[in-house]
Amino acid sequence: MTAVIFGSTMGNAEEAANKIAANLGIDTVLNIAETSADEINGFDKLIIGSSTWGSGDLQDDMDAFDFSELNLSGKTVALFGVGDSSSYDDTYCDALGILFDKCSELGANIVGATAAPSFDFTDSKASRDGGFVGLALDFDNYGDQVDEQIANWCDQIRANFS
Ligand SMILES: Cc1cc2nc3c(=O)[nH]c(=O)nc-3n(C[C@H](O)[C@H](O)[C@H](O)COP(=O)(O)O)c2cc1C
Repeated sequence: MTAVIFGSTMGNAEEAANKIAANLGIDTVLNIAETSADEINGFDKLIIGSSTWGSGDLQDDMDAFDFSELNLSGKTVALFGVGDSSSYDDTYCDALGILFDKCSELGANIVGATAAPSFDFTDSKASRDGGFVGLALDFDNYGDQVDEQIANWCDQIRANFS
């Protein structure tokens, strides 16, 4: 059983979560603000996403969640992030990198790495070894690319979540 879990303040990461779930045929989409660790631990595969707020921080609800209560050992996890590569070019989608570090520490098998987005940004915690640790979206400046990015990423990870 797979769930898509999101942290979202203005609705963009929530929209992405719903589109990813629809594309992959996943029935369960959970707002981290209303979800317990026990509930999440009932799923064996997870897709987790967060927007970035403050100066390179996790979205507030995702930030408040106690990841140490999650059992992610050996579980397949894919990650997505939402940010603004123009106004926050040196912390673009940092939340995606923070999620990666938290899930890695808990032993997750993280899939869904991507090439770095073509957006004009300076730095990101999600950037590793020339690529990105998951799907990075920018509704604010490149909203017209979101649907295609999601479709391509879902094609990439589909076999991991079937
Ligand atoms: C006060 C504020 C701080 C932000 N900080 C960052 C940031 O550090 N890095 C980034 O990529 N985006 C940043 N953003 C942009 C949001 O992540 C972006 O607007 C996103 O689409 C919001 O998604 P949500 O509606 O799911 O919360 C910030 C936006 C605001 C208003």
